[in-house]
Amino acid sequence: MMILSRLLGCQEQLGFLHQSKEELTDSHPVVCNRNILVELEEGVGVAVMKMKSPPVNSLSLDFLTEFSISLEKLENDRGCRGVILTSAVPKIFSAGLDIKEMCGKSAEHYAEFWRAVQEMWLKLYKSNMVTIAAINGNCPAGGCLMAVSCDYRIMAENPKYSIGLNETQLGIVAPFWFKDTIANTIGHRATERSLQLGLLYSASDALKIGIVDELVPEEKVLNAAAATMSQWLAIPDYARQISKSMMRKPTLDRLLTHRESDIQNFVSFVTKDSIQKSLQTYMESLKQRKG
Ligand SMILES: CCC/C=C/C(=O)SCCNC(=O)CCNC(=O)[C@H](O)C(C)(C)COP(=O)([O-])OP(=O)([O-])OC[C@H]1O[C@@H](n2cnc3c(N)ncnc32)[C@H](O)[C@@H]1OP(=O)([O-])[O-]
Repeated sequence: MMILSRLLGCQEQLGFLHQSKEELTDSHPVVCNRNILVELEEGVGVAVMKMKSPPVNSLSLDFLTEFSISLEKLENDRGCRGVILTSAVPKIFSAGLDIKEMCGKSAEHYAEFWRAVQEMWLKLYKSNMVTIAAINGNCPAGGCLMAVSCDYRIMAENPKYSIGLNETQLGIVAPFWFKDTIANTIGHRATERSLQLGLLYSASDALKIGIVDELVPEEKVLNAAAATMSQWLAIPDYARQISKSMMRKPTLDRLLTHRESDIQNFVSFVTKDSIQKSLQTYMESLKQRKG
């Protein structure tokens, strides 16, 4: 897995950089941005996107914007047919939406942030490329949304890692398109229970319920993702893409039709005093748990 060792090396060398830098080599163009490393293995047509925004890869406005731009670049690159999404931060895939973006800011900021969350999901869910999540750490809330928006999920077999849409535990509500995405993955009944209780599933329970498709030892997650990718890429692109679109278009169209009202809903919800209080209390509880 040359692609993986090169990414690790690139991360060590360039982790301190605060500005985008492109390193072009003969066969493996590497783009090391502020929050995401992207390496495209041209001969194979597969890119690895590694989230690298410590401490927890939370989805800030900055992160989401970079994510959408990076994915769009790959989408428009005829040499790229598949993307493996994973994390460069130990023990964390992504902690979900950055709660700081939802606390103490203006209504305009919330609207801009929510549009960026929508954009990330639209780009990932409708991607024509094969998308595989290599889940090598904790994966709550928005992190879980990213994973279930991919075509296939491989999770590290580590009892300490969990995945799920835990929004209600924060006193907030996952919007209809989060609900649709997970329901398309695990079915209506499991989603109903999962969302109401804000359940976070251990890796083994996640496999049982179908949030993830496969568990492998932690050190094998990326190799397993690469192996699965080659199976999916053996299918002719056109037939696979039309099949994917047939399954996902109604879900995508629902948000596209209601995009502005969904933003308004989010803004009026998140600006409520009671919701601001819940989010602040939750942030404090995270800090206390740490101490
Ligand atoms: C309606 C909208 C739908 C919402 C969708 C969402 O995604 S809502 C999101 C729902 N997401 C969740 O409920 C997940 C909440 N997070 C967790 O459960 C844990 O952080 C963990 C299990 C991901 C990692 O555990 P660990 O022991 O390895 O790490 P740690 O816990 O020590 O944290 C390190 C630092 O990161 C900070 N920070 C953490 N998360 C967030 C965040 N999302 N944002 C911002 N900051 C966050 C944390 O405060 C701490 O900061 P400090 O004190 O250094 O300044």
